[in-house]
Amino acid sequence: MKDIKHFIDGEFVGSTSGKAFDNVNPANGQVSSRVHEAGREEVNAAVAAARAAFKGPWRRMTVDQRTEILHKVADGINARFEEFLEAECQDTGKPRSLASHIDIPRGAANFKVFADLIKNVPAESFEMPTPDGTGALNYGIRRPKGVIGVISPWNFPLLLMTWKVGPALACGNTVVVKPSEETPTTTALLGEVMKAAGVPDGVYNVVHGFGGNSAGAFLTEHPDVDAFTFTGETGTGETIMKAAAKGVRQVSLELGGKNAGIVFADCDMDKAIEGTLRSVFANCGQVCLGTERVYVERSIFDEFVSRLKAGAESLVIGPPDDETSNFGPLISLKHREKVLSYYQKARDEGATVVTGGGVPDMPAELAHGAWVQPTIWTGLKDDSPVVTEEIFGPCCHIRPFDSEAEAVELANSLPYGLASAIWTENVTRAHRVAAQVEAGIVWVNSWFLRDLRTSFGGSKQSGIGREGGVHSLEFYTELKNICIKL
Ligand SMILES: NC(=O)c1ccc[n+]([C@@H]2O[C@H](COP(=O)([O-])OP(=O)(O)OC[C@H]3O[C@@H](n4cnc5c(N)ncnc54)[C@H](O)[C@@H]3O)[C@@H](O)[C@H]2O)c1
Ligand SMILES: O=C/C=C/C=C(\O)C(=O)O
Repeated sequence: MKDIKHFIDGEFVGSTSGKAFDNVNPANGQVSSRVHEAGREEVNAAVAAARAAFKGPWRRMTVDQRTEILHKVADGINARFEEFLEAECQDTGKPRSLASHIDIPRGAANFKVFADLIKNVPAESFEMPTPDGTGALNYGIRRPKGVIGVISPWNFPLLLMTWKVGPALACGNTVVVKPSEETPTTTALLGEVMKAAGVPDGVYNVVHGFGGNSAGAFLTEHPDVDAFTFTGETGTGETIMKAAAKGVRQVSLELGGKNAGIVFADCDMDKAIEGTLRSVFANCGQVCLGTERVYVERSIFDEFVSRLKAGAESLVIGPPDDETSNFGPLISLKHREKVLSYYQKARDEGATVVTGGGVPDMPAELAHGAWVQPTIWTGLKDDSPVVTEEIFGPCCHIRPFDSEAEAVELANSLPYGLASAIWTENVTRAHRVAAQVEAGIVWVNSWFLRDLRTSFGGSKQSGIGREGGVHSLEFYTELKNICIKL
């Protein structure tokens, strides 16, 4: 069986403790590899390698030299596209059609975009008068922050990890990555690509393991990491923020959500149905930007519910190698327990189960997979946990509204604020509502349409800070002002 090791200082190394855990394919429940679990020893070695590499040639390269290497990393991912695709599908069970359109291409794009961006960032400068009349000139320069701890989740493993590693390296930092224990493989594969592309040893390091009392905690507790960038649950974000407080290290947190879709009667119904179907069910609902609350103007409520039900029931449930499948399993049986507990809660609270609500019948070879039915409810109260808590599964609750003000109030009623999708053909309304919705990202008549130059992140308990475009470059650099008296 394949062994997945840490990648430290340019070499794949095992854990000295001999501790390892199973990597399970959630489509069929089979163990696909054994993953070494890092102890403090491996985390210390990875941070030391990253620190040494930070003092080495990487940050002193010209921007052209560094970005040329990052382009080679992107090309290296594309050259081994099929291997990355296979690994991502095996770790997550997601359909190949999804991973080949989103996960792997974005893994490569995250290096190209930030390599190009770094070449075009202007510096600020201010001239100022002085009492003696000679004046002074202020100008800003940016320097890499140092060793960045990158902690990433399992839902888009390569995409979300490179979304941080790409800009961090473009800015001249070095990184220690702790990928999710559920999805270690593409992070490890990337080590091979980095090496082949000429990234100096120690610039990109990977330690595998769990969160609490394991590699994740050891990394965030390590005093020689300068900043942390994290994507994952809000509760984990709080824990990481506490660890980062020791030594006053900066954090960028991309956290959970309970995103609202708002569908007005003046929408293009075909577009609203197609977009909402994707936003609820893509990646088996395991998308931080996904919609779990849908608010629909009352006059079109019944039509919308019946069309979304028809769409959900037409999804093709199946494993990655089934080319017709567009709906895979959840990440694990443990996560399925959580999702099914909300399915039960919805029934207990008297929801109308429009469709789904359970586990689909699967053929014997997939019976141990983490399959769950696409599910739609109506009729729950606004304060039901099913409506207020992030489930992170393929499900939504649909509720009617009577006025624009009511829709905005409902959308803003929770402590989360990541993303929202608004469906209307009235351009004035679109601007008005988009400006009022409390979320870091608002889509109008679309969903998950991404321009990587734009800001990305959540408000309220959905995160701290923004990444994307120059915002990533701001996080991964220190801005220094130099004042020269003339
Ligand atoms: N806002 C965004 O951009 C965004 C994007 C994707 C996913 N998410 C969120 O991520 C969650 C799903 O991902 P998940 O279940 O992997 O999240 P998670 O918080 O359970 O785990 C994320 C990572 O943190 C690590 N971790 C866990 N406990 C830790 C600790 N105490 N110290 C250090 N590291 C620790 C995990 O091992 C994993 O690598 C959802 O809440 C989703 O909304 C947010
Ligand atoms: O599940 C969350 C998906 C996040 C997507 C991004 O971070 C991105 O597109 O850059």
